Amino acid sequence: MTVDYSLYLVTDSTMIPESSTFLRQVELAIANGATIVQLREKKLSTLDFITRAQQVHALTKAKGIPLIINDRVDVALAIDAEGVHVGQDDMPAELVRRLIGENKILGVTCSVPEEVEAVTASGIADYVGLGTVYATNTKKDVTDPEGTGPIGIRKMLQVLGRYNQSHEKKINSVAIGGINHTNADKVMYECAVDGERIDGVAVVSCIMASENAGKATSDLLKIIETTPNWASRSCIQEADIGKFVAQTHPLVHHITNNVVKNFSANVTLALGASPIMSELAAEFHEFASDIPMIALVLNLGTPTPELMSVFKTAIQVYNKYAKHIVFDPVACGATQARLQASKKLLNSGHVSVIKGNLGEIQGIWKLTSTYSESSNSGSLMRGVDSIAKLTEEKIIQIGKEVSKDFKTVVVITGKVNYIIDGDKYTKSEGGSELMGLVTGSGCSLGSTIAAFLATGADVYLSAVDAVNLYNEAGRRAAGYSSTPGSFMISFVDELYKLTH
Ligand SMILES: Nc1ncnc2c1ncn2[C@@H]1O[C@H](COP(=O)(O)OP(=O)(O)OP(=O)(O)O)[C@@H](O)[C@H]1O
Ligand SMILES: Cc1ncsc1CCO
Repeated sequence: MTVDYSLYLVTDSTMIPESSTFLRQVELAIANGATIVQLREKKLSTLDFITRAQQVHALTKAKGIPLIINDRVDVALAIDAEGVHVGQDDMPAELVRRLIGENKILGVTCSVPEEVEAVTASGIADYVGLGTVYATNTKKDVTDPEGTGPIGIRKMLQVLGRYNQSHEKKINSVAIGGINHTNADKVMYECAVDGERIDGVAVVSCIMASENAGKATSDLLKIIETTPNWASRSCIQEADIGKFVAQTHPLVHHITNNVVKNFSANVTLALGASPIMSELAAEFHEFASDIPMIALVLNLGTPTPELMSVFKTAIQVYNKYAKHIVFDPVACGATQARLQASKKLLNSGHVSVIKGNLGEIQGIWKLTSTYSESSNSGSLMRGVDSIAKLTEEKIIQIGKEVSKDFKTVVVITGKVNYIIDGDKYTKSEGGSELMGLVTGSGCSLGSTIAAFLATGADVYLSAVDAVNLYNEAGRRAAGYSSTPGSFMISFVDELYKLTH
């Protein structure tokens, strides 16, 4: 039997709306596109479980889709179900396989790469359920209460991909945990690494608890086939994006650190764009939905617990309206707390550009599916300053891996800048050593990139042009101002002259 894992329904009899019944919900889901069903009952007696399994099996057989029984090998055998699914605390997969034979489907839940390693070492499972992606009420006994996020799923897919590339019979995968209509497209898109992607999503409450389970299922089927709006946007073609910024005055919304707010606002104005510094989550919807030319700078420079929640809302709102975000993970190579904060934010949505100095990008690299502890290359940062020392080849490799994993353009700043988009990259000379003596010169490069992106131009071209323009201003300013204070003023002047 060829199994279609794309819309995997896991049942739950504890959340059925009053207007329906358990069987009716399952029937509607099957009739409207569920491609595989897992019966998961944690409280039923053996007799009731078998009766229910027979009823559901009649429905799945009529549609020609497989029924998988959660945990209970005896129930699966008793009703001749198509397969069994086990978690890490259930009967070991090897024993299950011995009991159910070669022809049944065997699925195993994995939450960390080591568990996927174990499944691939034995090669006896047909699929793995990867999760929990996002925190959910339907499963609380999980390794990571906040969920693995797409970052954690990608780390597991990396292991699975290595197995699948060298074996004829592949092990399939579905992501599970907190997946619903609001995020299924994103999960399908983001849970992918080079050569390996999830085969489907497993859902529970968004169908089982729905007042209209049939529509919930058919809608979800459409959503998982959709590319998220921020990944499929079209671009304007502009020969000189800098000049276009000065003509069109896009808005750059900053949620940035307390040190650089004033400087970043002045840089943005010098370019001809408009800055607004706002941490008021209540107004983000109006910004992102009403203003056509807007982009967000999200800068981790002076984080607080309150600001983390504001950042998260901002990412979700800007993603919803497909508006660009430039993420600056300030000092994330310096402390674990900042790295974990970056992880949380990158798991909560998509950013178009990640911009940082080498220490910061090396920090983010530690979150990717490709990073392994053995490739660690020493200390990265002193406070907000990078002290990472790597060969150019290694810098570019790190940038490419971050870019591919997060599907973003990566900008690595320093004496030389690298703008990287997947396998392509541009190297761009820095402006002046004096830029290292102006606090926030990196942060305000983020503002410049955001101003360029807000025009609607291509992300990679915007980043390349913004970096080139910014450093050209630095070179020109250093031509007549040789100390940091006057240089800072001259630099803002030169940004103005280059764009007006
Ligand atoms: N030694 C240098 N020579 C030339 N240009 C430089 C030098 N150092 C930094 N720059 C330029 O300054 C800008 C900011 O880069 P940098 O790597 O200093 O950012 P950063 O560390 O994030 O700064 P901050 O934290 O102060 O915002 C870039 O355009 C970069 O090319
Ligand atoms: C100095 C400093 N500290 C936190 S953010 C910041 C500005 C430069 O990144």
